[in-house]
Parts: sequence; C-alpha cells; structure tokens
Amino acid sequence: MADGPNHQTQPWPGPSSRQPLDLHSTTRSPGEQQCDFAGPFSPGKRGRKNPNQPPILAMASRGGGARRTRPNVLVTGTPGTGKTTTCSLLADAVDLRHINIGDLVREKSLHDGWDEELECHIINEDLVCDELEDMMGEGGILVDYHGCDFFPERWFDLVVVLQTDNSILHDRLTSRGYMGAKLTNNIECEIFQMLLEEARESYKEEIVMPLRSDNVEDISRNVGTLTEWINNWRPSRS
Ligand SMILES: Nc1ncnc2c1ncn2[C@@H]1O[C@H](COP(=O)(O)OP(=O)(O)OP(=O)(O)O)[C@@H](O)[C@H]1O
Repeated sequence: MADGPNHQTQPWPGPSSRQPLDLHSTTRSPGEQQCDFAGPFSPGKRGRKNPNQPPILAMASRGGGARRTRPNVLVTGTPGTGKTTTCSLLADAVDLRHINIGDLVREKSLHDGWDEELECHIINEDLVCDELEDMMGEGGILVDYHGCDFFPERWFDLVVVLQTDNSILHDRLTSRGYMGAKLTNNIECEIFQMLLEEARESYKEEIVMPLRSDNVEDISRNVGTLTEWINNWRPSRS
C-alpha cells in the first residue's frame, strides 16, 4: 500500500473539472470534494501528503534515500508538454529507468475500467503505487505522468514540471486529435498552472523544478540541465 492519503474511489466529476484528461483518476482522500484539480476553481485544495505529520517526521522521510544510490525523478505537466519526449531522451543520457504511468496502467490493467464519455482509463492510484513501491525504493526511476499528488512524497528527489505556451500547446493537442471539453480542460489546466500548483502543494518547494518546453531547443536544454542534476546527485546521509 502507498503511504499517501487514504484513497477511496469516487465518481469522476465530469468534464467541468480541470484535470488533464488522458488517464483520469477516481481515487481521492476521504472528505475531499469530487474535483480532480486543486486550483482557482476547485472547491477544495489538496494539501501536502500527510498534512498532520509532524515536521520532524516529514524531514526524516525526505529523500527517502537511505537505500537509494540513484535518485528518483518525477516529470509531470499537462498532456503535450513533452514529458515522454524529455524522459526518453533523459533515460538514454543517464542511468535511469523511464516509467510512463499511462503505459504501465494499460499494460498491467491498473485501472477501474474505461470511461466511454471521456475516452480514457480510470486509473487506480492504489494499484499504481503498489506496483511501483519496490522499484522506487531501489531508486534510479524516472516517472512520467500528468499528475503528481498521489505518489508518496518520499519517493522523489526531484519533481520537474514542464510548461508550454498556451497557443503552442493548443496546436500540439489539436494535432493529436484533442477537441471539445478535453482540449479546453487541458489548455485551462496549463493556463492556470495546475500541475505546478499541485507539485508545490504535494512536495517540498525546493525539489520542484519548473522548466519551459516550448520548442526543441528547450527540450535539449532541459535534458542537459537534468542530466547534470542527476549526475551530481548524492544520497542523503540521514
Ligand atoms: N518542447 C517541445 N518542442 C517541440 N515539440 C514538442 C515539445 N514537447 C513535446 N513536443 C511534441 O508534442 C507531442 C507530445 O509530446 P509528448 O508525448 O512528449 O508529451 P507528453 O507531455 O508526454 O504528453 P502525454 O501526457 O499525453 O503523454 C509530440 O509530438 C512531441 O514531439
């Protein structure tokens, strides 16, 4: 089991939510309203993992890395911001294993079925966390997903949030066939920087790294920046 908030299955709130709409999630903390995005229009904000945890324990779990000899990195961002492209190049450049959560969910059926209306799988966050737990403990994992608040905080040493100019992202998503509410929701997600906010609410601010991803030069620079960061990373001695 993941050690994040207690997960429960709740119905998807519908296309008015600002959740990115590729693989959506239905597991949420008890008492939380049926909104998948904590943002300007959401009724309830999702806080950091274990908000009741005393600060000293939060410090002790930070980095989780007593056992890790390689860092774990999460690359998140709205669909189309370049997560998979960036992770593929980065995984080739450094000794990290790229895990695309969408692919993992499909391959291992870590979902609660298919939503016909939204045309996406309903991801089961508990199954995903259970599947990843052991390998995350070993370290050296590059996780690629358009959400970040349900993973245990202790898993990651760095959380990268890719961001793209709205009009550029609009063109990328329409060229992938996105339209209607799915397109609008994802563009609004980017306009309101939902993923950056989610990352900052879920992880220590100092490990959250926003990076522009508007063009190929950005990708190249980001891969260089992240390669340097990974190669310079050292396990914490705590
Ligand atoms: N910085 C960039 N410059 C130019 N093209 C890009 C950039 N980032 C992504 N793209 C293009 O946009 C498309 C989507 O990229 P990619 O699949 O990497 O995004 P993603 O964030 O992983 O999306 P998803 O969450 O849907 O998997 C691809 O065609 C890719 O080549």
